[in-house]
Amino acid sequence: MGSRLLFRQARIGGPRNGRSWLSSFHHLSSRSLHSLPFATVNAEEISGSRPAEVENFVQGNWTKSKNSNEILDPLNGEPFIKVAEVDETEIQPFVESLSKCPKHGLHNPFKAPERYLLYGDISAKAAHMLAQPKVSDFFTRLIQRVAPKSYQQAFGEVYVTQKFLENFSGDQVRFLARSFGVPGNHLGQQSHGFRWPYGPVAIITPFNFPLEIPVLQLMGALYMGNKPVVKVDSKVSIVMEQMMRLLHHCGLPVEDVDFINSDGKTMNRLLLEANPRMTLFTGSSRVAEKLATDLKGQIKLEDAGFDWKVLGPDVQEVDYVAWVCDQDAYACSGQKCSAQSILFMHENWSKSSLISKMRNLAERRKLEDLTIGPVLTFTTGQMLDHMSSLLCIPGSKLLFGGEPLENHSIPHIYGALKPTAVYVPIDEILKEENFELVTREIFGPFQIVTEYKDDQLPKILDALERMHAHLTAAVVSNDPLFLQEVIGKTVNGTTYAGLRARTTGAPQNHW
Ligand SMILES: NC(=O)c1ccc[n+]([C@@H]2O[C@H](COP(=O)([O-])OP(=O)(O)OC[C@H]3O[C@@H](n4cnc5c(N)ncnc54)[C@H](O)[C@@H]3O)[C@@H](O)[C@H]2O)c1
Repeated sequence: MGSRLLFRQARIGGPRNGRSWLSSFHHLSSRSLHSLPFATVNAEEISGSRPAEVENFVQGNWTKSKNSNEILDPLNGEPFIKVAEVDETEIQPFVESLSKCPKHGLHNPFKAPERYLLYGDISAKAAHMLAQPKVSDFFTRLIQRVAPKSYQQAFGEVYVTQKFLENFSGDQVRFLARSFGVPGNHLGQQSHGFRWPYGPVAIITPFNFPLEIPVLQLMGALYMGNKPVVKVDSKVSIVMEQMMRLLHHCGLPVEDVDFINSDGKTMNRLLLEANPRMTLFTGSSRVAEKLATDLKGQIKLEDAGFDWKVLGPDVQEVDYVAWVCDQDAYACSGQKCSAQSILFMHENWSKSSLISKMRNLAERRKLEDLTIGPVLTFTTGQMLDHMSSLLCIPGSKLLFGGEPLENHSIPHIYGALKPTAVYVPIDEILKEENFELVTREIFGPFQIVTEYKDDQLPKILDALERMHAHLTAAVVSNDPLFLQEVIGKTVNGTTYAGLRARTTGAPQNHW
């Protein structure tokens, strides 16, 4: 009810009567600062004895389901969150809700254009709220509870999300829908291009960035007039569930978004029945490839990354480069799609103190502050088995790590491994029988390290050509000829170049 009311206020008071809207905005936000009226959980208090519940949102209402999935606290194994997961017999309300949205969307440049301004207002208010220390701390801690990472890493997600919303405040949503016009051949003829929505759409997101990925993707879809159904991995969906409540509080019309919790199979079924005109999927390549076939190409994919870093011949700032390598490979326990998976170092670097500095930095990571923590999609055994297979390759050796974390109560379904680096000789990596094994993405604190000499650069380029999960990469050098050679002969989603190059830490301006 509160959200509906606020939406009406926003509409009535909106652009024409900005002052009254603003005063109700300040009234509500100052109230929210003390008690977080949108929130239904307290991040610190969720526990086995006081489990939190996560609901679904469809056709304007919060709903439960027949079954719930009990999520284990990744730090102690207690069942601490009950997620109301919809099964295949319960998807009909979601199918109906999506089908209510026409192909031309909820708004477009010719229909309900005032909604561009409405979304500018919603973004302004949500950005304002997320900037409040109490609210940002709430989301940071909630992220830490379900996807354990350091406070700084979790806060980074909240900060980027807040900046994104700030960027799309005021008139910026309407400018996003800017059209173009081109003069034609004769009098009266012109062509115009317009940003058009898809209409009914789906957004599916993984566990590792519980706030940033779904919010940025959701808001982008809404700005342009789409009606999304959002599904976040159940292990972490509590974060987005609370964010949905915040957005409703900030005036998000309740009919505009549905929020579903389910397993992958049920979601797959929903997509086939509801037939959204576009699905945005972020997650593993395995699921991405299945959905691309099932949905006959009506899908955009953000999938796995086997992310590489090449250190050029010019050795400089070893401390800094070691620190960036440590952050790239092991921040968030290596569970970023952009995490450094393989490091190719010129022999000049192996003569430096780089590896010993990387080892020292890795050894500083500890469970107490979550600078290393549970791995949610690989068990300890799976990661150790992978390491053993790599160590069977002639000439390979363990550089550091390679042991389970100690003194913890992380449940067995999750992984707990010390930050690990395995050296494999470049000639062995290139062998047909080893290549696939060495270039497998391990979504945890795990990297491969190798070395090359000047005349072996073509072999590195060959290895980079043969990989297939091209997401991020870094070429660490200040030698313009070296940079040109590597960048010009590789493909990536994002390539960072220069001495400060890194694979992770995508700055806000990427979006
Ligand atoms: N490219 C990027 O921007 C990016 C960002 C983050 C993570 N990732 C990748 O995500 C992976 C890790 O995430 P994950 O293990 O949670 O991935 P995942 O593919 O197992 O799950 C992703 C989401 O898809 C859902 N899902 C699973 N099967 C489905 C199906 N058949 N139909 C519809 N939905 C289904 C899951 O419930 C989850 O919400 C890594 O490979 C990582 O590189 C990529």
